[in-house]
Amino acid sequence: MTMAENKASENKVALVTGAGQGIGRGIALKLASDGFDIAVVDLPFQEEKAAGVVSEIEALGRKAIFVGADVSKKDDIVAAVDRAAAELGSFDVIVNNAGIAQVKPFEEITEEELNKIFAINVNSVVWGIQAAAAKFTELGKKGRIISAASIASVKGFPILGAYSASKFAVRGLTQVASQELAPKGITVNAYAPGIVGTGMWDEIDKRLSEINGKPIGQNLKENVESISLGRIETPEDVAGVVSFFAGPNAAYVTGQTLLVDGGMLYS
Ligand SMILES: NC(=O)C1=CN([C@@H]2O[C@H](COP(=O)(O)OP(=O)(O)OC[C@H]3O[C@@H](n4cnc5c(N)ncnc54)[C@H](O)[C@@H]3O)[C@@H](O)[C@H]2O)C=CC1
Ligand SMILES: CC(=O)C(C)=O
Repeated sequence: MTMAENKASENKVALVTGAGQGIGRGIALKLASDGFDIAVVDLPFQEEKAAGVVSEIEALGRKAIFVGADVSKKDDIVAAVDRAAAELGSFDVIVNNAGIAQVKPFEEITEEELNKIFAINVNSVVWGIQAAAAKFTELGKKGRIISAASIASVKGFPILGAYSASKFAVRGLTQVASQELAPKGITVNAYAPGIVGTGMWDEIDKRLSEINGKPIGQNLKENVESISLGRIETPEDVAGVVSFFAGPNAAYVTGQTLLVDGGMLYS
């Protein structure tokens, strides 16, 4: 094979955390349709769902593997990045998507809850950025780092206090890491969805009902009514923005958190 043929046959690899369901699944499928081979990362108990996502990616003609990992643990993320690069043959993009919500009046937030949400939503982003930057440097790549923020990274939402704080942190980490990694040609950005119809909002709606007594579905309905474009957001709406950040048209974009919320907040 000539050097030109070898270069043309180089594959691109993206690792997506929390890709067993919801927004992460949507991102994994979109990046696969963009031509990436995908490491589908999720908690071990999600293996069956993740295997379904792996099959969907393979049906798009790309390679995929499932990697069981807890993103709050640095060693798990480093091992996941190593496996993705070793088994899929490259490493170009990390999407730090996995996250949890907590619905709790401010005065009732416990130390244990605060530590848990920061470990999963914030520490994971630090570990993901560090692990990806190290792998890009090892491979001589100008990679892309993309993380999940939220409308709650721009405006604090009542009853989502710890969650809002964790997402403000993701926006801050994105700004700092983008400046430190820019000399290596690595870009760091974040996406900020609004109200996306996933398991996370089913849980938020249920918990809000318990707190304010509204019927199941009512809190979700009222939030969706505040969206200018008049419909709930889908994982595919979010995936389009991630595809942009991962693709050639975003080569000169870094340090940004892009609202993709159908018109809820305005920067
Ligand atoms: N659903 C929404 O309305 C919005 C979601 N987001 C953010 O988007 C991201 C994805 O959210 P959804 O898909 O809606 O949530 P989801 O709850 O449907 O899916 C989250 C996925 O992350 C995985 N996960 C959770 N903890 C993990 C851990 N410690 N290690 C590895 N994987 C873990 C879960 O197993 C699950 O597959 C989250 O960061 C969330 O905060 C942001 C704005 C709005
Ligand atoms: C889940 C989430 O980020 C919001 C603000 O609903």
